[in-house]
Amino acid sequence: MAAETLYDKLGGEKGISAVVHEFYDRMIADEKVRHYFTYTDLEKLREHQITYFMSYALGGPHKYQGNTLRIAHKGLNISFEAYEIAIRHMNGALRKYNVPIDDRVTVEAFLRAVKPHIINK
Ligand code: HEM
Repeated sequence: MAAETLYDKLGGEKGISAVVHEFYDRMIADEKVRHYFTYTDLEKLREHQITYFMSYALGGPHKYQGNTLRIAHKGLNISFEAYEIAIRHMNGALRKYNVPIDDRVTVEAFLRAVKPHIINK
């Protein structure tokens, strides 16, 4: 049997949508980072995030067609601190949906790997 991807483990499309929604709810509720999203169409962003995470980030079957991470975050000047807050909120969202620690570590490692594409652009 093929190894189960993280995509499957998180519950496929449905599970990942739930986590992404929870993640944005937490980001928007946080006064330290909500200003980054002032001019963003959140519905569109959620859609892109969901397909992004479901495609090459987590090994799912979807094809992501949005901007590259470097371009998507250009001009936002995301700080080191804001980045850490996002990691914390993603972890909280995963915990809410009972994702076990080793899978949360895998997601966090992925988020950290793309950090140079995201901060201070
Ligand atoms: C942790 C890793 C992160 C990943 C994987 C990620 C991923 C993405 C993706 C896939 C998009 C959509 C690109 C598109 O619409 O074509 C996006 C846009 C965006 N991200 Fe991130 N992001 C991350 C961290 C952050 C952080 C830390 C912030 C702010 C605190 C942030 C703020 C934004 C904003 C505001 C947009 C929308 C820009 C616009 O309206 O055009 N992101 N991100």
